[in-house]
Amino acid sequence: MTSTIVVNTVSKSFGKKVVLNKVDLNVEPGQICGLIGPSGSGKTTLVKIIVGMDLPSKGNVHVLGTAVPNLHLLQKIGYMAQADALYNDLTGEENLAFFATLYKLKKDIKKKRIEYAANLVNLTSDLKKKVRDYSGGMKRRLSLAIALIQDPQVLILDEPTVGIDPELRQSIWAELRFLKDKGKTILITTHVMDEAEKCDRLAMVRDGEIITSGSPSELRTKYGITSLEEIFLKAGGEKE
Ligand SMILES: Nc1ncnc2c1ncn2[C@@H]1O[C@H](COP(=O)(O)OP(=O)(O)OP(=O)(O)O)[C@@H](O)[C@H]1O
Repeated sequence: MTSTIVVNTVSKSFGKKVVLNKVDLNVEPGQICGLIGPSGSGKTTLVKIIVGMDLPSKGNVHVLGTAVPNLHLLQKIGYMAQADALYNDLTGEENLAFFATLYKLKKDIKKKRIEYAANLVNLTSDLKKKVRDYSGGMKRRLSLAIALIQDPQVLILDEPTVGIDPELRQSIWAELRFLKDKGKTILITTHVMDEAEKCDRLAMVRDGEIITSGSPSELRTKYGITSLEEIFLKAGGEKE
């Protein structure tokens, strides 16, 4: 089986600062993989390199068997960045339509995908409002809807549920599991341990390195601890 995402000994430095150090990561088709780690550990940098928005200093990345960066791949990857990249002067619906057009969706499919994505993030009744009048959480939700608009095979979501209330967070996770069951591959970054619990596989990141990885239950067996937070601390301690 070919992995959907293959990160091969990727290192990244900004000037003298080493932000990623020889990172290897494979994400299999139909898997939800969580990148978990504290602020500044390198998660966003890794995700940007996987999407092709940034280049590694060393190493390489393949997504769906294609070397990154590649323009055609972008059609197959839904990416939700940490900072919202939205058009404030357009309505939510116009933002969704803009991205649907970029992905060259046909008119009838475009309409259906806008309805689906807006409904998923509970923005249907706010679609006619200008984004400048959206709250922070609404902007996050719209960004998530945009990441899903072209029905991509791979979803890469950088802290998608920050600022989203618990109820909607639950329904977003239910949908991510549904998408996974349909064979989509999902890479998600999070600080939140109860979200880590919902991933099939976790890669714990600290100081630019993956300190341990495995399914939540594999990690529990390996470290003999129930709490993922404590496993993180123990794995980090063993590294030193
Ligand atoms: N363009 C850049 N130039 C210089 N340093 C950078 C740049 N981008 C990121 N860094 C540094 O790289 C380190 C890792 O940042 P990154 O955003 O990848 O962490 P993160 O784990 O995603 O954190 P958070 O959870 O807060 O988003 C940080 O120390 C950050 O300051």
